[in-house]
Amino acid sequence: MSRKKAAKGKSSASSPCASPRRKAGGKRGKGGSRSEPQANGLAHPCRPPGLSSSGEFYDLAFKVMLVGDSGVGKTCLLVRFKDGAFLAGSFISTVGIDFRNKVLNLDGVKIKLQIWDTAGQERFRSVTHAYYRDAQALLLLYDVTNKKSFDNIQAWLTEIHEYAQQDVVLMLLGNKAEVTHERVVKREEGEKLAKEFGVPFMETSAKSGLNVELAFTAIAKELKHRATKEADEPKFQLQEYVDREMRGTACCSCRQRCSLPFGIVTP
Ligand SMILES: Nc1nc2c(ncn2[C@@H]2O[C@H](COP(=O)(O)OP(=O)(O)OP(=O)(O)O)[C@@H](O)[C@H]2O)c(=O)[nH]1
Repeated sequence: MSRKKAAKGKSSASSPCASPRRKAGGKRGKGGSRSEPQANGLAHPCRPPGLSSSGEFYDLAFKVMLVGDSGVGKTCLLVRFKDGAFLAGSFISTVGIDFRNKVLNLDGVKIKLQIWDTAGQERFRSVTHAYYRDAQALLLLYDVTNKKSFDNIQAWLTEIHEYAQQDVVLMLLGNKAEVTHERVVKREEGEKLAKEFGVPFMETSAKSGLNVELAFTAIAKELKHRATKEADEPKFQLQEYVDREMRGTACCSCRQRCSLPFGIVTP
Protein backbone atom coordinates (compact mmCIF):
# COMPACT_ATOMS: atom_id res chain seq x y z
CA MET A 1 0.00 0.00 0.00
CA SER A 2 1.50 3.30 -0.86
CA ARG A 3 0.84 6.02 1.63
CA LYS A 4 -2.72 4.85 1.81
CA LYS A 5 -5.73 6.95 1.49
CA ALA A 6 -5.92 7.84 -2.20
CA ALA A 7 -5.23 4.20 -2.93
CA LYS A 8 -7.84 3.23 -0.42
CA GLY A 9 -10.62 5.09 -2.12
CA LYS A 10 -9.54 3.67 -5.44
CA SER A 11 -9.33 0.18 -4.16
CA SER A 12 -12.73 0.14 -2.57
CA ALA A 13 -14.35 1.68 -5.61
CA SER A 14 -12.75 -0.40 -8.31
CA SER A 15 -12.15 -3.80 -6.81
CA PRO A 16 -14.79 -6.46 -7.23
CA CYS A 17 -13.72 -7.73 -3.82
CA ALA A 18 -15.00 -4.58 -2.24
CA SER A 19 -18.60 -5.71 -2.54
CA PRO A 20 -20.01 -6.34 0.91
CA ARG A 21 -22.47 -8.78 -0.62
CA ARG A 22 -19.76 -11.27 -1.51
CA LYS A 23 -19.99 -14.62 0.20
CA ALA A 24 -17.82 -15.30 3.25
CA GLY A 25 -14.65 -17.11 2.22
CA GLY A 26 -13.31 -14.31 0.14
CA LYS A 27 -12.45 -13.26 -3.29
CA ARG A 28 -12.30 -15.89 -5.99
CA GLY A 29 -8.97 -17.29 -7.04
CA LYS A 30 -7.73 -16.48 -10.52
CA GLY A 31 -9.34 -19.62 -11.83
CA GLY A 32 -12.78 -18.06 -11.43
CA SER A 33 -15.60 -19.67 -9.51
CA ARG A 34 -13.86 -23.06 -9.63
CA SER A 35 -11.69 -22.01 -6.76
CA GLU A 36 -14.18 -20.05 -4.70
CA PRO A 37 -14.04 -21.24 -1.12
CA GLN A 38 -17.10 -22.28 0.82
CA ALA A 39 -18.44 -20.15 3.65
CA ASN A 40 -16.37 -22.15 6.17
CA GLY A 41 -13.19 -21.12 4.37
CA LEU A 42 -12.56 -24.46 2.71
CA ALA A 43 -11.96 -24.68 -0.99
CA HIS A 44 -14.72 -26.73 -2.60
CA PRO A 45 -13.85 -30.41 -2.00
CA CYS A 46 -14.23 -31.35 -5.67
CA ARG A 47 -12.26 -28.38 -6.94
CA PRO A 48 -8.63 -27.38 -6.93
CA PRO A 49 -7.46 -24.93 -4.29
CA GLY A 50 -7.60 -21.22 -5.10
CA LEU A 51 -5.01 -18.97 -6.53
CA SER A 52 -4.62 -15.62 -4.83
CA SER A 53 -4.33 -12.38 -6.79
CA SER A 54 -0.56 -12.51 -6.26
CA GLY A 55 -0.48 -15.91 -7.96
CA GLU A 56 -0.11 -17.97 -4.79
CA PHE A 57 -2.19 -21.09 -4.31
CA TYR A 58 -4.23 -21.42 -1.17
CA ASP A 59 -6.34 -24.11 0.45
CA LEU A 60 -8.47 -21.98 2.73
CA ALA A 61 -9.50 -18.33 2.59
CA PHE A 62 -10.83 -16.11 5.34
CA LYS A 63 -11.84 -12.49 5.76
CA VAL A 64 -10.35 -10.54 8.62
CA MET A 65 -11.33 -6.99 9.52
CA LEU A 66 -9.31 -4.38 11.39
CA VAL A 67 -11.44 -2.07 13.51
CA GLY A 68 -10.88 0.61 16.14
CA ASP A 69 -10.70 4.37 16.53
CA SER A 70 -9.05 6.56 13.95
CA GLY A 71 -5.28 6.75 14.42
CA VAL A 72 -4.80 3.59 16.48
CA GLY A 73 -2.61 2.12 13.73
CA LYS A 74 -4.83 -0.25 11.73
CA THR A 75 -3.29 0.60 8.37
CA CYS A 76 0.22 0.50 9.78
CA LEU A 77 -0.43 -2.90 11.35
CA LEU A 78 -1.64 -4.26 8.03
CA VAL A 79 1.29 -2.80 6.11
CA ARG A 80 3.72 -4.19 8.67
CA PHE A 81 2.18 -7.64 8.34
CA LYS A 82 1.92 -7.58 4.56
CA ASP A 83 5.14 -5.79 3.61
CA GLY A 84 7.23 -5.89 6.77
CA ALA A 85 7.54 -2.11 6.74
CA PHE A 86 6.40 0.78 8.91
CA LEU A 87 4.50 3.68 7.41
CA ALA A 88 6.26 6.60 9.02
CA GLY A 89 5.42 10.20 8.26
CA SER A 90 2.31 12.27 8.59
CA PHE A 91 -0.92 10.52 9.40
CA ILE A 92 -3.56 10.46 6.67
CA SER A 93 -6.84 8.96 7.71
CA THR A 94 -8.39 6.08 5.80
CA VAL A 95 -11.34 6.84 3.60
CA GLY A 96 -13.93 4.09 3.61
CA ILE A 97 -12.33 0.69 3.42
CA ASP A 98 -9.40 -1.09 1.76
CA PHE A 99 -8.08 -4.62 1.72
CA ARG A 100 -4.87 -6.61 1.33
CA ASN A 101 -4.35 -10.36 0.84
CA LYS A 102 -1.65 -12.45 2.41
CA VAL A 103 -1.14 -16.21 2.14
CA LEU A 104 0.25 -17.97 5.22
CA ASN A 105 1.56 -21.51 5.36
CA LEU A 106 0.31 -23.13 8.56
CA ASP A 107 1.42 -26.72 9.07
CA GLY A 108 1.46 -27.29 5.32
CA VAL A 109 -1.94 -25.69 4.75
CA LYS A 110 -2.01 -22.47 2.75
CA ILE A 111 -4.34 -19.94 4.32
CA LYS A 112 -5.29 -16.81 2.43
CA LEU A 113 -6.24 -13.94 4.69
CA GLN A 114 -8.13 -11.18 3.00
CA ILE A 115 -7.62 -8.35 5.44
CA TRP A 116 -9.96 -5.39 5.43
CA ASP A 117 -8.66 -2.12 6.77
CA THR A 118 -11.57 0.06 7.85
CA ALA A 119 -11.73 3.78 8.47
CA GLY A 120 -11.88 4.55 12.17
CA GLN A 121 -13.60 7.87 11.71
CA GLU A 122 -17.19 8.06 12.86
CA ARG A 123 -18.45 9.38 9.52
CA PHE A 124 -17.53 6.12 7.76
CA ARG A 125 -19.25 3.84 10.26
CA SER A 126 -22.23 3.11 8.04
CA VAL A 127 -19.85 1.96 5.28
CA THR A 128 -17.95 -0.40 7.55
CA HIS A 129 -21.10 -1.83 9.15
CA ALA A 130 -21.91 -3.48 5.86
CA TYR A 131 -18.65 -5.43 5.90
CA TYR A 132 -18.92 -6.90 9.39
CA ARG A 133 -21.22 -9.72 8.46
CA ASP A 134 -18.74 -11.24 6.00
CA ALA A 135 -15.79 -11.12 8.37
CA GLN A 136 -14.77 -14.36 10.03
CA ALA A 137 -12.30 -12.60 12.31
CA LEU A 138 -11.91 -9.14 13.76
CA LEU A 139 -8.84 -7.47 15.20
CA LEU A 140 -10.01 -4.67 17.48
CA LEU A 141 -7.28 -2.11 18.14
CA TYR A 142 -6.70 0.64 20.63
CA ASP A 143 -3.66 2.85 21.02
CA VAL A 144 -1.76 2.53 24.31
CA THR A 145 -0.89 6.24 24.08
CA ASN A 146 -4.52 7.29 23.65
CA LYS A 147 -6.87 6.72 26.59
CA LYS A 148 -9.97 7.63 24.59
CA SER A 149 -9.29 4.87 22.08
CA PHE A 150 -9.13 2.45 25.02
CA ASP A 151 -12.29 3.82 26.63
CA ASN A 152 -14.08 3.39 23.31
CA ILE A 153 -13.40 -0.36 23.20
CA GLN A 154 -16.66 -1.12 24.95
CA ALA A 155 -18.59 0.83 22.30
CA TRP A 156 -16.72 -1.06 19.58
CA LEU A 157 -17.64 -4.35 21.21
CA THR A 158 -21.30 -3.31 21.25
CA GLU A 159 -21.06 -2.48 17.57
CA ILE A 160 -19.36 -5.81 16.83
CA HIS A 161 -22.07 -7.60 18.77
CA GLU A 162 -24.68 -5.86 16.64
CA TYR A 163 -23.17 -6.25 13.18
CA ALA A 164 -20.70 -9.15 13.14
CA GLN A 165 -21.35 -12.86 12.95
CA GLN A 166 -22.08 -14.40 16.33
CA ASP A 167 -19.12 -16.76 16.19
CA VAL A 168 -16.64 -14.23 14.78
CA VAL A 169 -13.07 -14.72 15.99
CA LEU A 170 -12.15 -11.63 17.95
CA MET A 171 -8.89 -10.36 19.39
CA LEU A 172 -8.11 -7.14 21.24
CA LEU A 173 -4.80 -5.46 20.41
CA GLY A 174 -3.12 -2.63 22.29
CA ASN A 175 -1.01 -1.06 19.55
CA LYS A 176 2.00 1.31 19.69
CA ALA A 177 3.38 -0.77 22.55
CA GLU A 178 6.98 0.26 21.80
CA VAL A 179 6.19 3.79 22.98
CA THR A 180 7.26 4.24 26.59
CA HIS A 181 7.01 7.89 27.58
CA GLU A 182 3.58 8.66 26.19
CA ARG A 183 1.97 5.41 27.22
CA VAL A 184 -1.26 6.01 29.16
CA VAL A 185 -2.82 2.53 29.08
CA LYS A 186 -0.94 -0.16 30.99
CA ARG A 187 -0.72 -3.66 29.60
CA GLU A 188 -2.50 -4.91 32.73
CA GLU A 189 -5.47 -2.64 31.96
CA GLY A 190 -5.74 -4.11 28.49
CA GLU A 191 -5.54 -7.61 29.91
CA LYS A 192 -8.22 -6.83 32.50
CA LEU A 193 -10.62 -5.41 29.95
CA ALA A 194 -10.06 -8.34 27.62
CA LYS A 195 -10.72 -10.81 30.44
CA GLU A 196 -13.90 -8.96 31.35
CA PHE A 197 -15.20 -9.47 27.84
CA GLY A 198 -13.69 -12.90 27.34
CA VAL A 199 -11.56 -11.79 24.41
CA PRO A 200 -7.94 -12.82 23.68
CA PHE A 201 -5.50 -9.95 24.04
CA MET A 202 -1.98 -8.87 23.24
CA GLU A 203 0.00 -5.72 22.74
CA THR A 204 1.49 -4.99 19.33
CA SER A 205 3.64 -2.42 17.62
CA ALA A 206 3.36 -1.74 13.93
CA LYS A 207 6.48 0.36 14.32
CA SER A 208 8.78 -2.24 15.85
CA GLY A 209 6.90 -5.25 14.51
CA LEU A 210 6.20 -6.57 18.01
CA ASN A 211 3.64 -9.41 17.89
CA VAL A 212 2.25 -8.35 14.51
CA GLU A 213 2.91 -11.66 12.78
CA LEU A 214 1.70 -13.50 15.88
CA ALA A 215 -1.63 -11.66 15.97
CA PHE A 216 -2.50 -12.63 12.39
CA THR A 217 -1.08 -16.15 12.70
CA ALA A 218 -3.10 -16.78 15.85
CA ILE A 219 -6.40 -15.88 14.24
CA ALA A 220 -5.47 -17.81 11.09
CA LYS A 221 -4.80 -20.87 13.25
CA GLU A 222 -8.13 -20.51 15.00
CA LEU A 223 -9.97 -20.15 11.69
CA LYS A 224 -8.13 -23.11 10.18
CA HIS A 225 -8.91 -25.21 13.22
CA ARG A 226 -12.60 -24.34 13.02
CA ALA A 227 -12.73 -25.17 9.32
CA THR A 228 -10.91 -28.49 9.48
CA LYS A 229 -11.40 -29.95 12.94
CA GLU A 230 -12.99 -33.30 13.57
CA ALA A 231 -16.09 -33.39 15.77
CA ASP A 232 -14.24 -34.88 18.77
CA GLU A 233 -11.21 -32.63 18.50
CA PRO A 234 -10.78 -30.14 21.37
CA LYS A 235 -11.19 -26.41 20.66
CA PHE A 236 -8.15 -24.39 19.69
CA GLN A 237 -7.23 -22.20 22.68
CA LEU A 238 -6.28 -18.92 21.08
CA GLN A 239 -5.17 -17.07 24.22
CA GLU A 240 -3.14 -20.06 25.38
CA TYR A 241 -1.46 -20.26 21.99
CA VAL A 242 -0.63 -16.55 22.09
CA ASP A 243 0.69 -16.72 25.66
CA ARG A 244 2.81 -19.75 24.82
CA GLU A 245 4.24 -18.13 21.71
CA MET A 246 5.00 -14.91 23.56
CA ARG A 247 6.72 -16.78 26.37
CA GLY A 248 8.70 -18.72 23.82
CA THR A 249 10.02 -15.63 22.09
CA ALA A 250 10.35 -13.35 25.08
CA CYS A 251 13.70 -12.31 26.41
CA CYS A 252 15.01 -9.97 29.03
CA SER A 253 15.47 -7.21 26.48
CA CYS A 254 11.84 -7.28 25.44
CA ARG A 255 9.76 -6.48 28.49
CA GLN A 256 6.63 -5.83 26.54
CA ARG A 257 6.34 -9.43 25.45
CA CYS A 258 6.50 -11.12 28.79
CA SER A 259 5.09 -10.67 32.23
CA LEU A 260 8.33 -11.46 33.96
CA PRO A 261 10.33 -8.72 35.61
CA PHE A 262 12.96 -7.17 33.40
CA GLY A 263 16.13 -9.22 33.38
CA ILE A 264 14.54 -12.62 33.77
CA VAL A 265 14.87 -14.87 30.77
CA THR A 266 12.03 -17.29 30.17
CA PRO A 267 12.94 -20.99 29.98
N1 LIG B 1 4.79 4.86 17.56
C1 LIG B 1 3.92 4.19 16.80
N2 LIG B 1 3.17 4.87 15.92
C2 LIG B 1 2.29 4.15 15.17
C3 LIG B 1 2.16 2.75 15.28
N3 LIG B 1 1.20 2.34 14.43
C4 LIG B 1 0.78 3.45 13.81
N4 LIG B 1 1.42 4.53 14.25
C5 LIG B 1 1.22 5.93 13.82
O1 LIG B 1 -0.10 6.28 14.17
C6 LIG B 1 -0.68 7.11 13.17
C7 LIG B 1 -1.97 6.48 12.68
O2 LIG B 1 -1.71 5.24 12.05
P1 LIG B 1 -2.72 4.59 10.98
O3 LIG B 1 -2.27 3.21 10.74
O4 LIG B 1 -2.86 5.47 9.81
O5 LIG B 1 -4.07 4.61 11.85
P2 LIG B 1 -5.50 4.03 11.44
O6 LIG B 1 -6.02 3.30 12.62
O7 LIG B 1 -5.43 3.29 10.16
O8 LIG B 1 -6.35 5.37 11.26
P3 LIG B 1 -7.69 5.58 10.36
O9 LIG B 1 -7.29 5.27 8.97
O10 LIG B 1 -8.06 7.04 10.53
O11 LIG B 1 -8.74 4.69 10.91
C8 LIG B 1 0.38 7.26 12.08
O12 LIG B 1 1.04 8.48 12.28
C9 LIG B 1 1.33 6.10 12.32
O13 LIG B 1 2.65 6.37 11.90
C10 LIG B 1 3.00 2.06 16.23
O14 LIG B 1 2.96 0.84 16.42
N5 LIG B 1 3.86 2.84 16.96
